[in-house]
Amino acid sequence: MAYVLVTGGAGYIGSHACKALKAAGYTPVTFDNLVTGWRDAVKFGPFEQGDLLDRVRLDSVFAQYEPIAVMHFAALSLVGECMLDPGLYWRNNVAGSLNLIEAAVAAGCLNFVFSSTCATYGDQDNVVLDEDSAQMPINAYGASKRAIEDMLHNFETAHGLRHVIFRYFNVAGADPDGEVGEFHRPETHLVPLMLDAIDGKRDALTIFGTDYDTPDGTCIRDYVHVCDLVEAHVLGLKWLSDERGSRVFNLGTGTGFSVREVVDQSHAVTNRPVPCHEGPRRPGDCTKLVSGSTRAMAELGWNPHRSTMKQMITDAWRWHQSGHYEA
Ligand SMILES: NC(=O)c1ccc[n+]([C@@H]2O[C@H](COP(=O)([O-])OP(=O)(O)OC[C@H]3O[C@@H](n4cnc5c(N)ncnc54)[C@H](O)[C@@H]3O)[C@@H](O)[C@H]2O)c1
Ligand SMILES: O=c1ccn([C@@H]2O[C@H](COP(=O)(O)OP(=O)(O)O[C@H]3O[C@H](CO)[C@@H](O)[C@H](O)[C@H]3O)[C@@H](O)[C@H]2O)c(=O)[nH]1
Repeated sequence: MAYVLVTGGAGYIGSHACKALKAAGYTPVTFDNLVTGWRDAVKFGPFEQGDLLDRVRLDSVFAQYEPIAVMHFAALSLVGECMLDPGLYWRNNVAGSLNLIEAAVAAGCLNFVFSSTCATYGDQDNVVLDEDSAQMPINAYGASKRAIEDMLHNFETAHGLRHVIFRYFNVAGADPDGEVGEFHRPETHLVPLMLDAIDGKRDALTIFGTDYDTPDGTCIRDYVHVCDLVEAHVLGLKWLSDERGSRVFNLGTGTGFSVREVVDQSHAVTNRPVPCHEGPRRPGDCTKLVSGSTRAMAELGWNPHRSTMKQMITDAWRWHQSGHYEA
């Protein structure tokens, strides 16, 4: 059996990745400490509860399954939290990843797929962001991800660790079958907060800033459907098994949506009013973050066909209305 060790497999993106891996013929082994993940989201393969900081536990899981690859989603990723407690992010994300990478190398598991973020590019408003853009993170979360990218390069040089790094833009949507979905506690992301406001589970959405230098004054982001995102990871595994070398890919569609456009589309999809009011800018938000790269499409053959705003909101709304979801 071809096992893939999926750290963070009980989380939002990792649980969707497990479903995609199973569909592609792999057996995903979730390694997760449930700090922000959910036991119920582990549905597609074995669950091994454990912490990245526990090297002994990692070694025993590598020995038990002998995975052919690692997909590393486990991380803390709240920008507000990392501003208050950067040490938490350096310890959990960077020290945790070092343990994982050393355990993988020790076990001879030399194929590694890593979740990075466009937050590593930092505050480069209105710049075309491709994989060669300078990485200038403005917070400990982005800095922790850049450090892990550097670590992967060093371990390739020393130990032959082949890796694919994916820098995600904004991830949204849910499994169209409703088996898994987005379930962050606390929730900070635009789409689920807006759907909560629409069905009365939370107060009105606050639009963070209406005086940006954009056509309607609100921030612009590049949204990618979680199912398209995890398909890229399956293609990344194939890329590594075909021995095409280590590579970095942006995962975004290249199309930007303003906050107001997302609100309008949500109204259209749900046919309900979106309770919202205008508030001040949120510290740390960039004006516009849109991928300027087609590398994943050209080289991996990635086709993000679900990543229309209408489809992402339709799938997220279905998940919101399912019995699984409680705000
Ligand atoms: N959601 C987004 O829009 C987005 C954008 C860019 C990058 N990312 C990255 O994608 C990855 C997954 O994000 P998500 O939205 O699914 O987050 P999530 O919080 O839903 O999932 C993260 C999972 O990692 C687990 N985890 C955290 N620290 C751990 C540790 N020390 N040991 C074991 N398990 C641990 C958590 O319990 C959780 O299940 C993260 O690395 C994140 O930085 C997400
Ligand atoms: O209540 C809200 C929440 C968000 N927004 C706006 O909506 C946009 C998207 O915000 P959010 O969903 O919080 O995502 P980002 O802050 O863009 O960050 C996400 O996308 C990054 C990559 O771009 C990842 O690194 C982060 O982990 C992930 O949270 C931004 O302009 C926010 O200002 C609001 O107006 N009101």
